[in-house]
Amino acid sequence: MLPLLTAQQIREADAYTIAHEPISSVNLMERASKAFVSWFVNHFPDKRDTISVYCGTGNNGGDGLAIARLLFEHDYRRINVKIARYTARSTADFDVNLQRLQAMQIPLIELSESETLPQENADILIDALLGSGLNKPLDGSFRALVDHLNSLSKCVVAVDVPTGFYTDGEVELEGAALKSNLVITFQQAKINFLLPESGAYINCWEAVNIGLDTEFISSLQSPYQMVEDKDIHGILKPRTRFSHKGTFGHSLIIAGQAKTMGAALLSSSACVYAGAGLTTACVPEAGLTALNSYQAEVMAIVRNEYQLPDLELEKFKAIAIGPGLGTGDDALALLQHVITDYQKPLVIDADGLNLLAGNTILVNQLPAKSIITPHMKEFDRLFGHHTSWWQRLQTMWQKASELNIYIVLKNSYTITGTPEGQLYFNSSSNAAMAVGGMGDVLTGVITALLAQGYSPLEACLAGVYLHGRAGDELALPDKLNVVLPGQVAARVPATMAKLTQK
Ligand SMILES: NC(=O)C1=CN([C@@H]2O[C@H](COP(=O)(O)OP(=O)(O)OC[C@H]3O[C@@H](n4cnc5c(N)ncnc54)[C@H](O)[C@@H]3O)[C@@H](O)[C@H]2O)[C@@H](O)CC1
Ligand SMILES: Nc1ncnc2c1ncn2[C@@H]1O[C@H](COP(=O)(O)OP(=O)(O)O)[C@@H](O)[C@H]1O
Ligand SMILES: [K+]
Repeated sequence: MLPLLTAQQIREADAYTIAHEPISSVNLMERASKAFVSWFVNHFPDKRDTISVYCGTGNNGGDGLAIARLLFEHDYRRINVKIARYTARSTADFDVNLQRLQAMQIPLIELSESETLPQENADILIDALLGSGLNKPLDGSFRALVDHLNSLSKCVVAVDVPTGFYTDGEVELEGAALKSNLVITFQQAKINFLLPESGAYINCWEAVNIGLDTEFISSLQSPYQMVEDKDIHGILKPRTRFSHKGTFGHSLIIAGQAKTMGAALLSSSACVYAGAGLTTACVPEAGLTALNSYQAEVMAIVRNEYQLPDLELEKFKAIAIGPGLGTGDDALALLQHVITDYQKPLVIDADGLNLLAGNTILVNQLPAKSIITPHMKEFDRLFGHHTSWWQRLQTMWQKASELNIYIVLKNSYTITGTPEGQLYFNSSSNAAMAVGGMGDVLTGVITALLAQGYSPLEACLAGVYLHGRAGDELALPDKLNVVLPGQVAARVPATMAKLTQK
């Protein structure tokens, strides 16, 4: 797991590393700048590009000055520096780097508050105006400069953080920030890079290691963690030689209506592919032929709207309810039945969540450690309207603990909130997966993992990662625009194989 830090904690980690490695702060700045430059030269190898480095007078600006010097030494000779001298204050490391830069043949101009902004002819702008030290929304000269640079639509590469962008806490919707094509960020992703509001300012980001003290970072016990490939390697176990279908559990998927049978097919099929020993789907009569022809391995319990089916709940190792189920009285009666009578954690998705919305009594009865898998709209229907993703994180943190459940909030970086107060960000998946039915597949995968005896937390983390990674393996090599949920389900066994090999 990679702990994700707030700006304040990053400052603490910087200070701790400086004191205990030990390393001087100006040398840490040099190391950070070298890490930036190593990445930059690999991705912008054309040394004929003209580059303007915009620097503030804090440490982000200090990085910018060091980066300009290092790029010049790497033979990027068409480089110039513009210092936004909008305050009389500057940091000591900025001053040292300014002196070092002045010894070189790099054109440098200083912009003052009153001056009109200079013409900009460069191909690439490096943004080192403000970084993680942002402490108020941009206004005055910084705002004017950022608005001006945004209007040029140049290729912008931000140092650590785009100027004006908050790394944690609420992102100001009205606020301005310098839109970047790429952010080369120090040590680790900043929390807000992983929330959808960052999409307006950050096209992509890359974290470069600057050697901050990792033991100290772990000791901060951040509730925000990024799940990595190796974590899932640690969770998923290979199948043993004498295992049989009974070893891998029997799961039940309660889903589908005549017009939304696809959801039942996708979730139960994904459950089979993700390794449940047996899978039964509880579907309406109208869906039986479709089920039998789509996935021969799935058994059926047929239900009708007028009476509860005899589900024999206790015989199932894992149960999911909701995909395509509808929100009629019959669906509500089924949901009430499983919530009241099943003693183990349930997986609840889609219409299961829509039925829970507004039904506080039922929500409070959810079996301990159940897993709910809302997308943003389902989340808001359940827990109230939110105006930002940061607010959703806080609600998730509170509700997961209050209800003693796992909340899997689906998105580009799907977040799993736990009753113990952790928020885990997933690192796999891609935009080709943004297509209806993809969430149904995730439900099937998580249910299969529960059936195989993984704990609810393991099922959430491994299920979400596996699902996203299968989508990545299908889409990324050929840069596919779309992958279909059924293809992702069918890919899961191959992805699982990779993640279980040592
Ligand atoms: N030793 C360290 O602490 C290291 C810091 N590094 C760099 O240092 C950056 C942080 O540097 P600083 O803490 O000096 O802060 P910044 O350089 O981000 O900002 C400079 C100063 O601008 C002022 N400011 C904040 N918001 C403003 C606004 N809206 N309008 C006008 N002024 C504003 C603040 O007083 C702030 O201290 C990181 O993003 C990173 O680039 C790296 O060099 C790695 C090592
Ligand atoms: N832009 C994206 N990047 C990465 N993953 C995505 C993206 N869009 C959607 N997904 C994934 O696809 C799934 C969509 O789930 P959901 O919205 O419930 O779909 P449905 O209800 O149609 O089945 C989630 O697992 C989500 O993480
Ligand atoms: K910056």
